[in-house]
Amino acid sequence: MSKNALVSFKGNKNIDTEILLTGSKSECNRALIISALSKGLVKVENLSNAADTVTLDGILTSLKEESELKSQDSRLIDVGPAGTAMRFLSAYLSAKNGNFLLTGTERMKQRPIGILTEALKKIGADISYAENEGFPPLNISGPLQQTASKVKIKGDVSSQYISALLMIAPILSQGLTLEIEGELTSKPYVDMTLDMLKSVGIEHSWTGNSITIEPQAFKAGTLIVEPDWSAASYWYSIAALAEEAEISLPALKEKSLQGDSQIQKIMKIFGIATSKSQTGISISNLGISLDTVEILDLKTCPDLAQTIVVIAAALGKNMAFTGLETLKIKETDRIAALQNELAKIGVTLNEDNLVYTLNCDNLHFPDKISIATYEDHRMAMAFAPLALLINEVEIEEMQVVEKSYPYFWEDLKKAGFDINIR
Ligand SMILES: O=C(O)C1=C[C@@H](OP(=O)(O)O)[C@@H](O)[C@H](O)C1
Ligand SMILES: C=C(OP(=O)(O)O)C(=O)O
Repeated sequence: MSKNALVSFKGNKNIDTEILLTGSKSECNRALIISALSKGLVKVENLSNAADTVTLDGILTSLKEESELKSQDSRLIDVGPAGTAMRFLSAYLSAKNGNFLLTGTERMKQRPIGILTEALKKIGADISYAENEGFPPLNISGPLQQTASKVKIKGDVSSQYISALLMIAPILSQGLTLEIEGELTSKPYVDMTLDMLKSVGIEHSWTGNSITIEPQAFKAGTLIVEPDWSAASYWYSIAALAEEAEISLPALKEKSLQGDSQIQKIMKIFGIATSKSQTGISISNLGISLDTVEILDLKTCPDLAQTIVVIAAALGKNMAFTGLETLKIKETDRIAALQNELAKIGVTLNEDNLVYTLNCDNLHFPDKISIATYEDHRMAMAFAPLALLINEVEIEEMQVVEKSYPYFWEDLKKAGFDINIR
């Protein structure tokens, strides 16, 4: 049975807290695949408790155990709502010995994967669609016999397809060259993949739009996962909507593999300063804007979009955003979800020629509000901080946060929010 969280904040809106964030699910899910490809030579430390990571870890562990049993039957693998697990496993299982049916939630079956599947087929994978052309579930029979080492791939739909291919590249007999067509979306995630591979001995070259990885052996080592900057973004939001805020986020690094660390710069627009502390970073609300931007491009950090759009709306800033094209194919159509829920505080988000503009002229805060979350963790976490401005914010299906930040509600309580469960 799903439950709703009734979120409120009594008394002065002053936040003074320290929050230890869980590990980045993006780093974890790469580390797990790399460790499996290295056959255990590469170890992983500080694994996240994000459901997407727990799921992938469980799948890889059971595959390791089963390979010892040498099962020939098709093995059903269910990634649930985890996009990275679906994309990374499509490539990983293609290279592995065995027959697999790779599936996920109903929403996962609507998230496109054809670009990755076709690239895998081109290099020799035996992979087909079990239901609808271009979408999960997938039938995969490995190991692939490599037929090509160069493949063209569209870069503007999801960077996860590219990361998935780059991670298996070193174990392919001929290596791999990816020629990226169109503008590369979510580029920092490709950089993260290449940086993590490099730290365990895998070299690459990236010239123009071509990335090449030759066949190479993994070096023994340990990948230590950093706390999650996407999760940190909700604390920036809380700081921005509070009257006063001093929030300490230990172990977080200013310079990070995670592109979402750019929240540090973006939040200057809303008066939030970031400083390095002895243990990590510290954020505070200075009450005055430190930067002005009228159009913000979020192509390199799509997971920050909901957080930033909701903050701007709540602060009544008629800002515009670009780079939001991929939001429609994530956990839900995040544009439609934002439009529906922002309407509840009188704000519209309108698109014209791929520019999305907020109109906050009718912004108002009702006494109570109920936010639908559309099976999307980021809808819950982006809207919950509105409890600093609205007497009671009901977040429907509160368990959605598990996907990336399972202790979100406990952390809100620690910071002084009241959370009642209905
Ligand atoms: O590679 C990754 O870990 C991710 C890449 C991004 O997806 P797209 O490349 O599809 O934008 C991001 O939205 C997702 O949450 C995690
Ligand atoms: C888009 C996301 O995840 P994924 O694509 O891995 O499901 C996300 O965490 O916001």
